[in-house]
Amino acid sequence: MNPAPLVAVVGNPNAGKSALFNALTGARQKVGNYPGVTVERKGGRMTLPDGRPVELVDLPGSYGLDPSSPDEAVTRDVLLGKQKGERLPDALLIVVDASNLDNHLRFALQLIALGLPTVVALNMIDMARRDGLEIDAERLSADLGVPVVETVAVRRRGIEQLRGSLAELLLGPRKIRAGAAPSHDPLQLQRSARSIAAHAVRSETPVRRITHRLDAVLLHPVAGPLILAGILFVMFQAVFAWSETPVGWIETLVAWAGDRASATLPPGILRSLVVDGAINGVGAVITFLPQILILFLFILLLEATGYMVRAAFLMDRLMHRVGLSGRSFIPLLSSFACAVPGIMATRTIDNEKDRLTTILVAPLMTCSARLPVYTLVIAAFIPARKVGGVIGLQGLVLFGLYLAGIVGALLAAAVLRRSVAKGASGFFMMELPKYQLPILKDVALGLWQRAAIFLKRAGGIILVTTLVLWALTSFPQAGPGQKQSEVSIAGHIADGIETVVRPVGFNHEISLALLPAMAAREVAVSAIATVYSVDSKDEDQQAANLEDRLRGRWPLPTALAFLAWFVFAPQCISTIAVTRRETNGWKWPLFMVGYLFALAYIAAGATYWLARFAGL
Ligand SMILES: Nc1nc2c(ncn2[C@@H]2O[C@H](COP(=O)(O)OP(=O)(O)OP(=O)(O)O)[C@@H](O)[C@H]2O)c(=O)[nH]1
Ligand SMILES: [Mg+2]
Repeated sequence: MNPAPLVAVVGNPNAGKSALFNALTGARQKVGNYPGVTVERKGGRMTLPDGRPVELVDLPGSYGLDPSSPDEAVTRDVLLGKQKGERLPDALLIVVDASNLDNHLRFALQLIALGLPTVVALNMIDMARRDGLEIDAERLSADLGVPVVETVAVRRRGIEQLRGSLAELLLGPRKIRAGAAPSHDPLQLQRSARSIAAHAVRSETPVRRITHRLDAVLLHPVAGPLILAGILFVMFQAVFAWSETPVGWIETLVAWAGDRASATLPPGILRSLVVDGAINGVGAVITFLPQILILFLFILLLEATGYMVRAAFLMDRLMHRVGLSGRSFIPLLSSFACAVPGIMATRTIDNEKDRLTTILVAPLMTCSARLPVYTLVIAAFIPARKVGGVIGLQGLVLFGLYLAGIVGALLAAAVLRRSVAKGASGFFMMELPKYQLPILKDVALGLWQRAAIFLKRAGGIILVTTLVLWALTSFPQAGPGQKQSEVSIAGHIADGIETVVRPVGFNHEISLALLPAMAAREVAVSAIATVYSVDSKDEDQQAANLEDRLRGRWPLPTALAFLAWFVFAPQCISTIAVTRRETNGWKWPLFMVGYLFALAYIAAGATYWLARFAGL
């Protein structure tokens, strides 16, 4: 005797599969385990209206056929007939949530394309009605090419119709339709799902309507990426344009604090410690608070409005070329502010290899701590001319540095994905939330938290390294005719570093700055400032600003090599620490530090020697 036909109940998480399974099978259930995995198998029996027995299996909820968890892998393997301990189903019962139709139809379309006899349960129709959503089940059925039955699983409504539908499906010999495989591209799939859902909806609430209208534009194949590029352009412009005034205030405040301390403290070591070490060192760094907050303001707003998930969707195809998915986009975008929250945000990537690769390339995104270094060197060495009469050369160089970071990250991801982090990449299957006006209180709270983290960093790690550096460069004191930066302890340490970095064009002062800059990149600026100020005894020269000083002492190839170094060098203890925490060990942070330093060395060397040969 043939075994009873097997029907798989399948759909997105929370569609109501189990509720429907219970309604269909009643008490006749058996719970077991799939062999070899810790995934539960829930099977049950039901009887068709004509008396034939049918076996039902309740599969784990899934967003698509590209699994991102062991549960989802079981679902896919059962559907492809590859799961140990399960035969290929004879028919599918796809459960979709009527009030979340467009999201759930994405998976449904993939499932229908498998070509098995299929019926769709349009579940939670009660919730949809409550939300003012009227769906035309017949139209939906015509578009999908399979029967659609309205159900309310928890009230057992539609159960009889469903049994009737299943009986029809399972009549006669099993016929497998050769279904056209739906596009593997999530954006394409999303569009088909959207248009089928929109066609099936008779009426909907204004919020849904607005969301659909906006998505028609924002997810449009041409307009979508252009709008995204425009938003990113405005964001980076704003980081510089809007920060000028508040940066001025902070500088005034720091100068005032320095003056007050100088006036109160007697001249000597203590005054030098407080003014040169603490106030100027930390002050140089907190001037960048406004830029960081502006960047975070944009990111928080994009997240709160629901746009960020769409941006990730749009980026998915591009990210796939380098072996990542759209999910990596949000962590990488946050890394423009700081790699630490960026790396923490990779927790939403459930594909392990995708996540690891994203963590390893996140430090290549130009974080805000690089800005002090970049702007200092650019202001000192790149003339403030216009290119083509409109675009500033300095801004262009800065843009080039950002671009170098992005291109470096994409190339590194492509290489890592083919070597140490080999494996299939996950597809982007996240539900698209509806658009919302951001709740200003939440945004303000988010900004406040970022500011607190940053200020804590400035008050902790940066204050400590600045003070240690001040001590190391101030002692022992130079005698007459000696240079402080050479006789001091720091000077001797720098000698060692210099032998390594001399071939890429770095001088003694840069070597000295590199070590404390391991704590945080922006420390490089205060370190160079400290080195030059402890060297100059002459008050006038001390008053000259850092840019003028660099211009006199560094050849242009050295300055350019220094910029190239900072595009790649992993000079940030916090990033290394958070990588250790997120990857549970030292293996990956050490790997990251190694490959990034190697890249930095090569980039600096290539830049230096090319510039020399070009006669700059
Ligand atoms: N109002 C209403 N609630 C429902 C309906 N069907 C299911 N629910 C509820 O929706 C929730 C999710 O239902 P489940 O049956 O657990 O969903 P599932 O698809 O099995 O979810 P996973 O196993 O997590 O993938 C439960 O709280 C159900 O009580 C329905 O037709 N109407
Ligand atoms: Mg369930």
